[in-house]
Amino acid sequence: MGCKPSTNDNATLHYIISSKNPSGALELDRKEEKKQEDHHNKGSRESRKLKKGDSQRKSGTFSIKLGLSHRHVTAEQIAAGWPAWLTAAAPEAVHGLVPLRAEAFEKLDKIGQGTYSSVFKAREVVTGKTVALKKVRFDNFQPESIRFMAREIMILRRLDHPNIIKLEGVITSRLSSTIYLVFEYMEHDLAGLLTADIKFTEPQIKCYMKQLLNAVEHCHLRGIMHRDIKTSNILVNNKGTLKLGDFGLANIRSTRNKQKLTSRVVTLWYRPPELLMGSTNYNVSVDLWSVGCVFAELLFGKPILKGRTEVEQLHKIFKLCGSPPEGYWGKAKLPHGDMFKPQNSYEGCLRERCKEFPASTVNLIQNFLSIDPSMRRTASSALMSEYFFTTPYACDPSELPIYPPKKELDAKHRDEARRKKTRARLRESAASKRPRRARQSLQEPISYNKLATNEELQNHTHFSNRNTANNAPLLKGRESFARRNLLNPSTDLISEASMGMVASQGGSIFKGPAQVSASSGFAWAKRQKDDAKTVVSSRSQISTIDSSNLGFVDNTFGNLIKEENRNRTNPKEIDLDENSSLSMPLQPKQYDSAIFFDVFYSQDHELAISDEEDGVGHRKNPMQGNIEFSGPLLTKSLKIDELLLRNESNIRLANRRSRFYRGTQNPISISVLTVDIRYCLLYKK
Ligand SMILES: Nc1ncnc2c1ncn2[C@@H]1O[C@H](COP(=O)(O)OP(=O)(O)OP(=O)(O)O)[C@@H](O)[C@H]1O
Repeated sequence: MGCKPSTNDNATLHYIISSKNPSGALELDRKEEKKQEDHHNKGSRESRKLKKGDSQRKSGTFSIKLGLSHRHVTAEQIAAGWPAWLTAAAPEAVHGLVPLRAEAFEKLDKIGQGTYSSVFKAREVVTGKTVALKKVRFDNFQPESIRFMAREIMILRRLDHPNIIKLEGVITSRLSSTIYLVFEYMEHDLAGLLTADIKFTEPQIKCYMKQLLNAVEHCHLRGIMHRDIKTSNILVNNKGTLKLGDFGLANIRSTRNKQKLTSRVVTLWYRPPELLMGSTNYNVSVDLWSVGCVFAELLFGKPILKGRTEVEQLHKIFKLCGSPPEGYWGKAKLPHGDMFKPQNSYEGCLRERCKEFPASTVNLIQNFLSIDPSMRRTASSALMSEYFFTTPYACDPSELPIYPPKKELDAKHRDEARRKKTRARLRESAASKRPRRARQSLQEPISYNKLATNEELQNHTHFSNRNTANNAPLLKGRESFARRNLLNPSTDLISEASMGMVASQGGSIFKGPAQVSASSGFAWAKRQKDDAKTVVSSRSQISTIDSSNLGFVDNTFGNLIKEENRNRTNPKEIDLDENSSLSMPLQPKQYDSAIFFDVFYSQDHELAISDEEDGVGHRKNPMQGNIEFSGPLLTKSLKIDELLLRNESNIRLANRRSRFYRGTQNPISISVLTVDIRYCLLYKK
């Protein structure tokens, strides 16, 4: 996906220059004004008068030029097939690209379920190449939500490294409210492999760590913090190549950009202590903490810090890594530092827990898991550490075994299958009038080991981790809120229809017109002609605008309406109905959507993108007003934090309530309820 000027038109070129500059058109505008001001100050009164007029003329011309350029860019992007809501809110994200067409892909299975995205395996029809399609959820009526989503695209486009997942294109169309990100397909993720009870050897772990650190180094050298490094976001293919994925929470941090950042990022188990204590001026070292957690997980075969709440997470961290020395608290100035400062200091037991590993391994892991972020190595320096230069050395990726398909989603499916089985058994036992047995089953925490199928047992698959990790979706959901904080639950309905895809009913492919939500505003699209066969244009796979495919752009413009109305009867088309795929009942999502909906509407005004606050790292989009792309996307971070905090406590409350209701039958659950209180008492000043 290159970013080439599509025309030599002055106005457009001007825009391209602006868009390449992180501070954008506004900066050019300012430079121009500054130059004029300098001239102005130097000259005589008379000449100043002249120059003033001159300058007015110039700036007049300039703004006309700008207006034209943006209209031109918008028109060009719409002609290329991008929806208006996207070009209006985040033109930079897709600048120089042509959207891919949904018809060019045949959807196969659902392979991943993030809290705010679904990932599908698909085949590119013309080439037969297998790809992964990530359907990102966002609200296309909310510019902030669109920009949040667009940031992932922008960041992915800035990255180009063999150990970072490659964005191969974006599927959407002019009338669509959906976005699919097209990625190269990766057979595994580390979370899936670890739950499949695969025990990695030392050279294999070194090989993975090397690749991971290479990826992190590449991001950090470009000022990009990933902010969600965890095993399920680390993908591995059958060639043994590891690729860091999921840049949905990533952000750009430069030395110039000192904007406050949200601390509500990184999935809880991988979240560094400074974020747990509310830091808003952290840096790339947050990723190195997460790398340390992943490193430990590879060594131990399971997550090392599995807290259920932030407080518990921090307590586990202090117990494992030791509490920081007295001087740290004053120096770190963490917003919630006082609240979390333990009364008694902890020695830490990391060395003890890692005693079976070589010293170079323990030294590196201990360094990553430094409470003080300034003590953590950089990715580059970690790659130079003793760990990689002592035997046994890292194996070559090609020497890594080819694993049977195992994804984190598989483990979730297995859990769900087991839950269904338990329910069926309960029903059976109730039917056979054995109420005591049924009650007993209800009271028992579900034992996944007990319920493992023969096949699973034969595969030596154990689920003890996943059992506890069932909390993860909730935590993940909560943490991922920072990314998809403007989720509108209705988006899905609209999007699937307005993509004009085949809807599925009861598993069979529905060949009739795609349903369009009235709220989509595209009611005319309800009627889709039943004539044209879907023609898969090989040009549609070209994602970059260049002189060779400008014709396609023109063609697209001319045929947009025709194409949008075309009947989607081609069996090779993507079936967007998620019900037809394996569904993932994520209990926490129920809380999430209600709360998000609430937050979504309540924050409408609060989240307005602010004016430049520190004069760096922001830019004004003359079309949109103030947009910030190079810093945190939502600049009123404090207000966002309030919302996130409220959201988190709502989730926690809902979670507690559900535990409480379960706990009325189960004394064990009641004791779980007290966990927060106990930790709060523990940390009481
Ligand atoms: N390129 C890919 N190839 C194969 N599988 C993938 C690919 N990208 C993602 N997946 C699978 O989909 C899952 C979810 O993807 P991803 O992490 O990008 O979504 P998300 O919504 O951001 O998730 P989360 O809520 O965990 O942050 C991954 O754990 C992985 O198993």
